Amino acid sequence: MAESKVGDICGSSASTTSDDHPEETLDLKPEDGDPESPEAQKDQDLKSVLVTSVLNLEELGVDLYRGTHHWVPRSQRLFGGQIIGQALVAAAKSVSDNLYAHSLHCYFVRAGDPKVPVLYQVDRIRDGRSFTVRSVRAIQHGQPILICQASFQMLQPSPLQHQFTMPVVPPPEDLLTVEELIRLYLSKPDLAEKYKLGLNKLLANEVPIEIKPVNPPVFYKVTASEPKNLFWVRARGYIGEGNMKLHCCVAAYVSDFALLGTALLPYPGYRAQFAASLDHAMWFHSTFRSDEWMLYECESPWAGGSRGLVQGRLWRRDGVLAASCSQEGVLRVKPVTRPSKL
Ligand SMILES: CC(=O)SCCNC(=O)CCNC(=O)[C@H](O)C(C)(C)COP(=O)(O)OP(=O)(O)OC[C@H]1O[C@@H](n2cnc3c(N)ncnc32)[C@H](O)[C@@H]1OP(=O)(O)O
Repeated sequence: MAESKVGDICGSSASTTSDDHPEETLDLKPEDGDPESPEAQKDQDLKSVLVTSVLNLEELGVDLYRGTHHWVPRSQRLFGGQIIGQALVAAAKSVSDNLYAHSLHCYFVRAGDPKVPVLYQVDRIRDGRSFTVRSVRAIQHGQPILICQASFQMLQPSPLQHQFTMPVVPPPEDLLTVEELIRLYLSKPDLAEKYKLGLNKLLANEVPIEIKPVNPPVFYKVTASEPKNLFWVRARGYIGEGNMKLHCCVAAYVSDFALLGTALLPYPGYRAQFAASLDHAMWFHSTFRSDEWMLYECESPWAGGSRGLVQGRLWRRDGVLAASCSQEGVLRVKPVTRPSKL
């Protein structure tokens, strides 16, 4: 879980263009043609940092890769979404082009250390007729920090097809990004210095995701709300058509952002003293573009025993359910002490 306050700001509250059979390459290099041409350079400049850096693993040997870090939460633990996204990239590298990621299940077993890279060791568990399964260990200091199983399937259409209905919310064009909301808050003439400091720290975050909360909170007015949360999300920069495995990796990165914080919404009288994702499961239902706005619907059906369960659904703008996820996290809280009025 990302512990940044962005989660608090978001807290309160496909592919429409990709065809149904995107070519299945995981080519993370610039498009073909002259890499020095102005178009290729422009494309490279626009390319999302998620593609050029975060999800661009270095191959060290057969089924062994190394990933670098981009954005690290204030907790100085590696962002879980980055480790999941990189693990899925590593798993996908040994899977043929006609197979699509349809699910992954992960445990976060140790905190990630932002001072050293992460190694990804892939185990080719099975290559079946329709399904292929990979197991990935993300390793630092010789110990696993994440264990992940991912499954890929060839396209197999079926007459059995249903989904929930996408929530009705304002379109992203009618909403403000987190950065715009922060600037709005900072423009308040009577804003206390301590809030200015925190908000400017947030603005300095180089989170490679754009977020538009559907129900942004009244600034620092902490009121209890249902453990439900809606926001529009998309990767910053351009990723382009096809590359469906890559879009799944970006969606895996996005899906862990501000998710666990949903479980804290009914308890404004408490703040997280220690919060971290324990596991993360994800299912991919349809093609989508992670560099286009998608609605992220989050809810927490249960919390207890210093843990919280949260679930998320990523919707394409045309109402198609693109992906679902579930996560349990540790939530150790302490009461929020407010200055006495006396
Ligand atoms: C930033 C993100 O995106 S989080 C996503 C990634 N997820 C993670 O990083 C979690 C990785 N997993 C882990 O770190 C481990 O498996 C844990 C922490 C979940 C469990 O490991 P355990 O050895 O059982 O830890 P334990 O529960 O005893 O204590 C762990 C932490 O909780 C803290 N803690 C323990 N009890 C309490 C308490 N009552 N109140 C507050 N903090 C507490 C400890 O100080 C310790 O913090 P530290 O690791 O920063 O020193």
